[in-house]
Order: sequence, then structure tokens, then C-alpha cells
Amino acid sequence: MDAQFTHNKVIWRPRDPSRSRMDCFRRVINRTRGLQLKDFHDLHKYSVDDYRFWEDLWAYTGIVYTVPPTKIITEGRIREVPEWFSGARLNYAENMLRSDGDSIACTCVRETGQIVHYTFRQLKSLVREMAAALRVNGLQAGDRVAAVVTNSVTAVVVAFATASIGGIFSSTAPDMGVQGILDRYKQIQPKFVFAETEIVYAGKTIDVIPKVTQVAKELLSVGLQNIILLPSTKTGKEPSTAYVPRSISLSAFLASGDGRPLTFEQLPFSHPLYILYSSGTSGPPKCIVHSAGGILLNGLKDCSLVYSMTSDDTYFQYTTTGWMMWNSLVNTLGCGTRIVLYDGSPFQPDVETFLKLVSDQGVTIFGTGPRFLSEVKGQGIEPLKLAPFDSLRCILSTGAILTAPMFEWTQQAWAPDVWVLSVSGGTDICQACVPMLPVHAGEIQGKSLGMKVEIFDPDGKNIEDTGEPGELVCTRPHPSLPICFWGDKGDKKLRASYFDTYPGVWRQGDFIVKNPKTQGFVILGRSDGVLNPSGVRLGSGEIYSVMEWFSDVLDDTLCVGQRRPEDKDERILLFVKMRPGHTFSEDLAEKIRVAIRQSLSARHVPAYILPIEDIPYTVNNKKIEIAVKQIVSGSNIKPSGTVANPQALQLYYKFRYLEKVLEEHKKDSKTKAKL
Ligand SMILES: CC(=O)CC(=O)O
Repeated sequence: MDAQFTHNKVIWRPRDPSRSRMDCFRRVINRTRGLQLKDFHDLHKYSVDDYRFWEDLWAYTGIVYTVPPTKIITEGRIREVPEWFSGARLNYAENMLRSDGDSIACTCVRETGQIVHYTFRQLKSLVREMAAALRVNGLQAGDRVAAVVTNSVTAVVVAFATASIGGIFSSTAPDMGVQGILDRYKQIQPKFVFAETEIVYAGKTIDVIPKVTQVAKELLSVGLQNIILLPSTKTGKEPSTAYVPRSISLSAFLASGDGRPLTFEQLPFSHPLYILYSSGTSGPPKCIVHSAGGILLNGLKDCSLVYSMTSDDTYFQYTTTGWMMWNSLVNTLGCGTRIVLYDGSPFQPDVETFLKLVSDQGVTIFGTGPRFLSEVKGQGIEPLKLAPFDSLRCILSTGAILTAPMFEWTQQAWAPDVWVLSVSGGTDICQACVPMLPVHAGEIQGKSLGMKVEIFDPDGKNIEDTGEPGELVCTRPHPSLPICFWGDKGDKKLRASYFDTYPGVWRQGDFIVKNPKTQGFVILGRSDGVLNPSGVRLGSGEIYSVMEWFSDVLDDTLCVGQRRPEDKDERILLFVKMRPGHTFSEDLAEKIRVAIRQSLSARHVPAYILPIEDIPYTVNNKKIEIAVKQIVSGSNIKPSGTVANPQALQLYYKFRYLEKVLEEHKKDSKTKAKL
């Protein structure tokens, strides 16, 4: 099972690890604890063997608090999710706004070209004004504040102002459909909703008022007090409040505040901060509640220790407010880092303009994903011919698997000393975890500090060092586990989602393999999308990595298992979407089969390779495999608001009658041959 590790090639190493913050932390622990941790591996072992690691991290990252904890870890409400740092009192927003100087906190960029900077002092002042208005209007600790907003300073201000009072913040991007928004917000019953009214995306001006009106009407029955309407992102024009029930403009809402000073409620470490949502492509999303302390401490671990972010850094993560990478981005303000908040399409007016922005803004850490990188490659763009990128030190890829060829291409396209890395963690733990170790093409570097990651087979046996793929599990708790699902009485759904397969052990839902030579990891796909022909478990990620070789003719691909009620076994279907100007042929299919057989194995070769016009994606740019697998296997799916292009799902229904489709194909090609 060595096929996925064809590279074993180091493409980047940390420069002088002894000078890194991570190593400084190791030395501090050695000094204060009287230990002799020699290197990262010793430090990692300590971090997962001894809960005092989290106390060390608390001290090292300088968490701001008013009451110290009495204990690191105690039994929680449910056995699998302990309570951390009981007795402590702190506030998330206070920790984010430690700096109130004149360095830039947020650079807000719209695809229209508008760029506005806000210093930490200005950000704090905006948060003060917003918090005063929220307090005057009755927001209390535990109340929910929801947003349907672009990636903008307003989103950050609302989130921090809510957190300063102890409210719980939840956001979606305005491109989410009405049903998607209601599926989320009807569950969490927000007191206030902040909403855009007019936005621009991919060059089009979009009137959001009709959507917002429907949302407000429906939320009235679940306790909505006010919907606060934001000015047009295009013109800055004040919105009309005539049509939307209980609406008030942002300026009027802010004017209702009483100018009181900003105060930070001192709350338990486990006080809820954010509600995020599982993808839920075919059913209502789960409302995942994250604690303020967990997000803060684990987030600071990554930005401070791993990325060594400081006020000299600029972090640009391409994301909307509907993805956990937004929460992760905002968290780096706690390191004094400048963040770039980009609103719009990265392809507007073109990729070149977007890339120049990354360079012009002096971005040091650029967060993106395989789809964007493939597009840059596919368009034949050479980034360094566009701009110098002289500040860039790190390209962070997430959201999907970055294949080995794409790792290498990215590295070569920018510079050999740029750290190209793939991170994973996701919505469930609201983290993008990674260690600081050498990078091998195609692999996640290793286990993040504090994460006791193992790989289990279906019987719960640890198979991590066998080179066999299995379930990614975490066998010790850590502070950024979700504290509950909103409205999940008795924590039944929470348990069923993460702790039922291996009782008491966190199952992340990823199918993963460890490279015994490098100790790096390759995520092969989501566990419920695992391909299982003749009982052999394979990941779609393996197939995608071979598909990279065909990127000149293939625009995109989707690989799923098919097993209809009448089938004895599962078979692999590979759907291929051709680039414009290229047509699918049996010859191409045969080349793909040969490539898969040679680089993976005969078992990986799809039973059918089929042309398709479109591949379904979530609004967060994740390929939708599970719903397609269900459709081709005979189930009917009602797409949720999370699906960005629901019409694409329709294209797959006919493949449950695969034999008929193939028969028609044959007839078609015979007719074409005769003609
Ligand atoms: C960090 C991540 O894991 C991001 C994601 O894929 O949702």
C-alpha cells in the first residue's frame, strides 16, 4: 500500500529550527518543568502525554485573563468532552484586541479594487461603538448574533463586539441560498442578524434585499429582535428598510448606542464563542458550538508557534465568512498580525490582478486551496513574471487535498524557500492544524502539537505504522473540541457524529494514511466517501492525484463508489469534466486507466470513466462526493443550501441506469461512425 508515496521528497525545510518560536517554547518547557525534550518529536510526545502542555501554552502565548484557572482539565458535561481550565475568567475579544496601536489590523479589499485599511486602534473603536449599541439593545451573554455578510471589517467588528459581551456569533456568506440560511439560523434563533443589502460578486451587482426579507420574515417566529441592514458594498448607499420586517440600518443601529466604554465580560474558558455548521449537503446542517478558550488557545498555538506570526506579518486567507478559515484568519489578530479581508471572486477581473494584489499588499502568508492553484497552473500563469512576491514566506493550502504534483508545481512557481503546506482540521475543531517540520510533496507534515492523532482500522486497532489507510482518530481530548451541537438534547447527535464508531474516541471522518518513511500524512478522502471495490478501501484523493497529469485536457474530476440495491459489489466511477475545446474519447479513458494502474494499482482502476458537464461543489469549494455516491447508488437527494451548483447534481441521476447510458453511448458512436 505504498502507491501514494511516490515522492518521499523533501521540498522545504524550516530554516534554522533552533531559532523558531516552536523551539524557544520547547526550551522554556525544559526550563520550567525540568525536562529534557530534545526536538519537535519529544515536544509533541509531551504535548499529548501531559495535559500541563496546555498550561505551558497558556503562559507562553500570554493569554489575557482576570481569574486564573484552578485546574487544567476536569470532567465535563459529557464524558468525551472534558472541561478545560475551570475557574478561569477571560474574554476572547479582549485577547484579540490586545494591541490598540497604529499598526494596521485589517486591510479590506473588494474585487472592485477598493482597499481600506483599519488600524488596531480604529478596529477597537469600531468594536466599542458596536458593543455599546448591542448592549443598549439588550444583547446578553449567551444570546446569538448571526450575520449574512461579506468578508469585511464589519464582520470582524460584529464578531468581536458580540464576544465582548459573551454573545455567540455565527456567520454565512451572502451567496448562501435562503433555505441554507434558514436551515442554520432557525436552529440557533438569533436575537440580531446583520445582513448585506447589495453586493458585488464576479462583476455582477446583486440585490440581497429579497433574500434578506424572506430570512427576516421566517426568523421573526424564533425570536429575531432586529435585522441590521448594511449599506451597499458597491456604492456605500444607505439601505431602504421599507421592505424588511424589524429592520434598521447599520448607521441607525450604531447611533442607538450610548457611547459607553468598551468592557469585556469575564467568562469561563468554555463559554461558547462561535457556531459553525457541518456541510450538510443533503440534510439540515449540524450547529457546531466552539468555546472561546478553545478557539483562542489552539489558534494561538498555530499562529504563534507554528507560523511565528507577529505584527510584521500579513496574512491573506481567501475565504468567505461562511467557512471556518474565516474564524481562523480573524484569530491571528491575537498575534498582532495584519489580516487581508477580501470580498469577491479571485477571478475578477482576472487571476493576474488577484495575484498582484497578494504581492502588492506584502502578504507573508497566503491561504488558498488546490482549486485556485490548479486554475493558476491551468491558465499557464507564471506568478513570478507578474509580481515579485518578495514578502511571501508561506502558501497554505486547504479545503481539499493538495496532490504531490501540485505541491511541486506551487513550490516551483513561487520560490524554493516558500513554505508550501497543506493543513487540515476543519469545521469540527475550527482549526487548521499543522506542525513545523520538513515538507514532503503531497503530504501533511505530521501531527500538530497537542493532537494525539492515530489511524484506526474498522476494529479500532491502531494501524498507523503499517502504511495501511484507515480512520483519522484523536485518542486524547484537546481544548478545541466542539462543546456541543446547538439544540442537541442529551448530546446524542454530537456523540453519533464523532464518538460512536470507536466509543469514547474522536473520529474526524477522514480516511488517511501515514507514510512510514517520512512520518507525513496523506488524506485520501472523507471516510464516508471511501471507495470500497471488492472490500478493499481506497480513497478518491489517490485517483485525483493521478488526474493532475491530465490537467491540460481535464478541467475537473469526481470519483465515487456505486453500489445499487441490485449490485453485489461496489465499483468505482470516475467522472471527468473536459476543458473547453477538448472532447472525451475512449483513447483518453484508456490513458487514464493505464496511468492509474501504473502509479496506484489495478484495484484503483475505475470500472467506468464517464464524461460529465459539471462537478457539484459546496459553497466552500469542496467537491460533493457523498451526495453523488448516493444518487448513482439509487437515492434521491434534496440538495441543501450548502450546494453551490445544485443543478450539477441532476446530471448524475441517469448513471444509476448506467447500462442504459452506456448502451446509448454505443449507439451514438455507431451512428457517428456511420455518418
Ligand atoms: C483547515 C481545514 O481543514 C479546512 C477545511 O477543509 O474545511
